[in-house]
Amino acid sequence: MASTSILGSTSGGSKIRVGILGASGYTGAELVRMLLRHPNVEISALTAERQAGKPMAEVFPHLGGYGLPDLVKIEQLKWDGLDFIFCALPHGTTQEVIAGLPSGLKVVDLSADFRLSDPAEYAIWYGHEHRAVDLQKEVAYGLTEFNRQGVRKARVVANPGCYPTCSLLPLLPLLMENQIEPGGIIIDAKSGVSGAGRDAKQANLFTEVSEGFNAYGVGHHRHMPEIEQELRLAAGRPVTVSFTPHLVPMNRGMMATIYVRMADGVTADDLRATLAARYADEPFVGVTPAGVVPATRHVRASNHNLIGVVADRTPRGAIIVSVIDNLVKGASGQAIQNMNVMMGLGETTGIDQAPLFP
Ligand SMILES: NC(=O)C1=CN([C@@H]2O[C@H](COP(=O)(O)OP(=O)(O)OC[C@H]3O[C@@H](n4cnc5c(N)ncnc54)[C@H](OP(=O)(O)O)[C@@H]3O)[C@@H](O)[C@H]2O)C=CC1
Ligand SMILES: CC(=O)N[C@@H](CCC(=O)OP(=O)(O)O)C(=O)O
Repeated sequence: MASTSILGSTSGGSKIRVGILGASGYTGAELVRMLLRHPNVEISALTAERQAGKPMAEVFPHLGGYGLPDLVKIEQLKWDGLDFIFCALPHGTTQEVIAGLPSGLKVVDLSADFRLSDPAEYAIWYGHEHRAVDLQKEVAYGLTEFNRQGVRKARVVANPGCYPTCSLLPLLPLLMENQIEPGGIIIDAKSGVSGAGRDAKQANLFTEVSEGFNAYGVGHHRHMPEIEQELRLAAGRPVTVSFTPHLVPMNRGMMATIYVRMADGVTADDLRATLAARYADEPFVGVTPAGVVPATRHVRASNHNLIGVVADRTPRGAIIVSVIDNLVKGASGQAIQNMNVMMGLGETTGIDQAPLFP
């Protein structure tokens, strides 16, 4: 059915009819914001749990006036009216929902439910047995730049976590080219508070977050095994990382400061050259010139990852600084990038906006 919006008339036509599960959350809202500009997509259904029954304009006033469907419960959806699903639900709730979808529907899952390929490892880090083990076997890990073929063929894609995206994009090419040692990698990461979702939690209150800076999940954050899983595949041997996330009093943005040991005879300039060559044809990953260190404001509201490399004073040491917007390349932007690949569209369609600066 056609509807009128700020962007004009939207009609079914040959557009991909998209449903967003969890549209009352931060990544769901970011999906809506970005998909409103996507020429091949019609936003056909939006779900919520506690906010179900409300219009989007009430839950997110900035998204009012676009003729969006009201928020409904997942159980109210009519699946045959949809071609593609973005699942932006909390991890743990997602696996059964996706396992219950009609078998023809393609899905990008933004949660952590299908990222770890080994269900035993999932159970260790997420505290319960995986509830869709058979489906897990056919899911592709959606770090697009490293798994285009897998994503293209997959029905279900597990979108990587924000910290893994920010860490893996700089590390994978360097490990694959044997330019850094697989041992002793330290990832010191920081996230804006939107990374924790919109749900009300004491730890995310203004009074708890503002005018301060804290580490969390120290020594046991669940993104560690996800990062190690992908590094192990690249290195062809086990890789153990030291990973510490921090919460920074800003809304969006993520930085990983990564300390590596270079292989014999390799310099920081070599690392930069390797990354620049690997990403020369990639629209969303850039390497800053020598002497320029990227900041979160250089990628804000964009699907870009920027990487800087600096020589360290320690023997064979180098420091890599990687930045993304946690809600975009770390979640909704990368999810749309994966949808574009899965649906045979141009990979940058609808997500090629330059960063918002300042
Ligand atoms: N925020 C980020 O930067 C990133 C998040 N992710 C992952 O993406 C997913 C969504 O994150 P985010 O948007 O931040 O989370 P939010 O907490 O902001 O939103 C969660 C959404 O899921 C809905 N929901 C909650 N419980 C249920 C349930 N039992 N059944 C159905 N729907 C439910 C909520 O509805 P309602 O509010 O109406 O109850 C809401 O729409 C999570 O798995 C998260 O880990 C991944 C990368 C980055
Ligand atoms: C600031 C903050 O709390 N961040 C979240 C990561 C969000 C995310 O991307 O992770 P998942 O998709 O794996 O849930 C955390 O540390 O758990």
